[in-house]
Parts: sequence; structure tokens; C-alpha cells
Amino acid sequence: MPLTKLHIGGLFPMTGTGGWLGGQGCQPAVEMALEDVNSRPDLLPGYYLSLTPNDSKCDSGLASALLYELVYEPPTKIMILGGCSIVCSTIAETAKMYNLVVFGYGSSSPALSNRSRFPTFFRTHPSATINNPTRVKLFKEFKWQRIAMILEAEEVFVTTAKDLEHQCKKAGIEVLTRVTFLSDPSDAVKSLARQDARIIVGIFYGGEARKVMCEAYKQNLYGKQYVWFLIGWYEDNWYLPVKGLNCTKEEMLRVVQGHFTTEAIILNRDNKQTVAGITAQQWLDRYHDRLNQSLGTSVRPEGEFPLFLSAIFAFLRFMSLNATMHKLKKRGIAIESFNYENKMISQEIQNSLRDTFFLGVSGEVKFTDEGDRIALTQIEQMVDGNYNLLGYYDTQYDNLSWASAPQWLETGSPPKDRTVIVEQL
Ligand SMILES: CC1(C)CO[C@@H](CC(=O)O)CN1
Repeated sequence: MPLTKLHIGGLFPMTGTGGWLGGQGCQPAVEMALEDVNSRPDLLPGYYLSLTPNDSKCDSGLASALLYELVYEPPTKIMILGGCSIVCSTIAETAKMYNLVVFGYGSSSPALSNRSRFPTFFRTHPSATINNPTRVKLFKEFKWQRIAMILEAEEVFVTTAKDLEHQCKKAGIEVLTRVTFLSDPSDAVKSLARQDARIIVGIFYGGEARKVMCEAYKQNLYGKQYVWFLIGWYEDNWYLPVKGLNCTKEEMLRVVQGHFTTEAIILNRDNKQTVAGITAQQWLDRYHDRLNQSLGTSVRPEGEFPLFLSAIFAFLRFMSLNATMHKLKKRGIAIESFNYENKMISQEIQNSLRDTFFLGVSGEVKFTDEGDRIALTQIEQMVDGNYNLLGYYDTQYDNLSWASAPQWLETGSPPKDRTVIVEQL
């Protein structure tokens, strides 16, 4: 009996200079997950899952064009996979008109939690706002009452910054300024310097982080009187100069010295069996071999690797669950009869996804009342080009646990959050 193919469209940020290029790590993982389901005759009997991957370059315009191609070119897709918030926000807003479920394997924008804007969007990755209570906790820890923000003009970062401003106000911490830039950060950095910002939170993609920190070097906004907070999921060696960056490696190493990062990590990943019948660690070993084969190097997609993995395991579990098939069969409907006008089948897929996330990976996934995922955040500090683990913060229980002490440049103690004027007696 020939198998019936179920087609999934994939948008993976593989190449390009801006954004997040985590597709290099995620596409092989998704391919492995589908192979695992297809290799088990007991999972989705009679069906075969087929992926149509595309390189989105983490570019919303290109992603829109690719989505229309996936929709208007046969065969019919039953789901779209997306990474990068700027891509997922664009495709999820459009996909709902085709009753297409979008599974976000790597997208952190707070805006994506808006169910009325994105009713068919699902993700396990927590919203980027998860970093904000950690940042505020550290401001309090080091008695910083006055902070500043610089951000890339993208919704994912603007919404995160707005939440940080709200958290700071609740904590009685002054937000001196929130400067935004589109592509060239020089004026924004100048504004920070002019306002004597000392404790600075930078919220942007890795490509822009290089530009901002190079500009901070040029304008002398670094060193023992400053502390920068950056995002913890940039690729390894993100700060090394690329073509067109007007800073040397030595200059970049000096300007990034001592900065803090925060990023969500999975609560824990016990070694329970995956639906592939192997443990998470065994799956990981297979995955690393696959990466070596496909990329020729051992690429670690990004810092909070386990989080993206829990997304893949959730996807794997969902795809191996034939709950949707059973429900539809009881109603005499075959899932392969899905088309973009068919709200009912889409609703069944969405109900199964909702059940899967809640039940399938509940050991790792907990949700806030707003439906956002709860996780720990990891705090690191860059010293001599390497990230040192400083500790973890559990927002739920307001528990900051230190693994090692921060290093303070030259002075041995945290800088002040403003110029201190010593009265001459
Ligand atoms: C897994 C994560 C943290 C998800 O957000 C990506 C950035 C984004 O939200 O576009 C980076 N990688």
C-alpha cells in the first residue's frame, strides 16, 4: 500500500549577514526528526512526512515571497516551520489566512504571544521578555539605579525594550534613555555618550551587535566605567570583524571585554526517551554527527542550544502523535484532504499541538498565565574573548544563584551608574 505524503514547508535562516542564522543547526535537526517518524511504521501508519526547505536568510521580505511559493506551488502543505522572529511575525500573520499552522522553532519576539494576531502560531521558545527580570535583578544586585538602552528597530527588540522599561519602572530604576537605530548605530551611540549612560542594555541581532560595539569603541563608550548587557544567543566569535566593519580584532576584544549576557535555558533536560526510542543524549550525539556531515564542522547552533532542541522534540512528538489523524478519522476525514480553505482540519492540528506542548514536553515546559513559556535564565560574562558562566536566575522564585563572581575591569568593584561629583572641601 503506497504511503500518503504529508508536506511541510520549512523556512530556515541559513545564510546572510544580518539576523540569526540558526537554520544551519535547525534544518538538520528537523530532517532527523522527520526521518525518525518516517522510520517507525507504528507512528503515523500509512503516511510519510516530506519537508520542502528554503533559506529565509532571516529576511522578512524574502520569507514572504517563499511563503507564497510554498502555498501557491503544489503540493499542499499542512504546516510551515519558521525561525527568526522577523520571519515568523511576517509569515504567521499571512499563514492564518490559509489556515496554515506555523511552528516557530527559534523565535523569541514577545509580539508572537499575541494570539489574536497569530492564531495559528506555536512555539516552545520563551518570549525574549524572560531576560528582563534577570537584568533588573542584576541592576539591583550592583546598585545601578540608572540604565540606558540601545536597540535595533525591529518589533522583536522594540517590544522587549518596552517590557524592560516597564520592569525598571516597577523596580524604581530610571531608564535614562532608549535609543533606536535602523542600520547605522553611530548617532544612537553618540546619544548614549552625550547623556552619560554607564549601564547600557543592547538589544539587537548579532550582526548589529558588531556594529554597535565597534561604534562604542570609536566613541570610547567602554572600559572600567561602563557595563554593557547583550543577548546570550549570538553565534560563537560573533564579535570578530567581518568585511566592512571598521574595527580590528584587538579593538573589538577590548570593547566587548567584561560585558554581561542573559539568555533563557531549559529548566532541565532529563534523559527520558524521545519518541525516536532513544535518550536525548543519544539523539544529540546523532545530531552532532549529522552536523559534522552536513557542515563539515561541529556547529553549535547557539548558546541556548537545549531550548531549540526542546522545540525540535516538541515538533517530533507532535509529528509522531497521530492524535489528529484519529480525531479526523472518527469524523470520516483524512488529513491529506487538508486544503487552505479547510478551517476544521487546521483546528484539529492546532488542538493536537496545544495538547502536545502541554503534555508531551511538560517536564521541560511550563507556561505563565499569558501562555508564555517559563524557563531559567543563564548569566555569562565575556573575559578575554570567552564567556564565563556567572550563574542562573529563576524568575518564578526570585532565586539568583552564582556559579562564579563577575570581574570588574581594573577597579575590582562595579562601576557607578553615573558620574560621581566629589565635593571639594
Ligand atoms: C533560539 C533563539 C533565541 C530564538 O530567537 C532567535 C532570535 C529571534 O527571535 O529572531 C535567536 N535564537
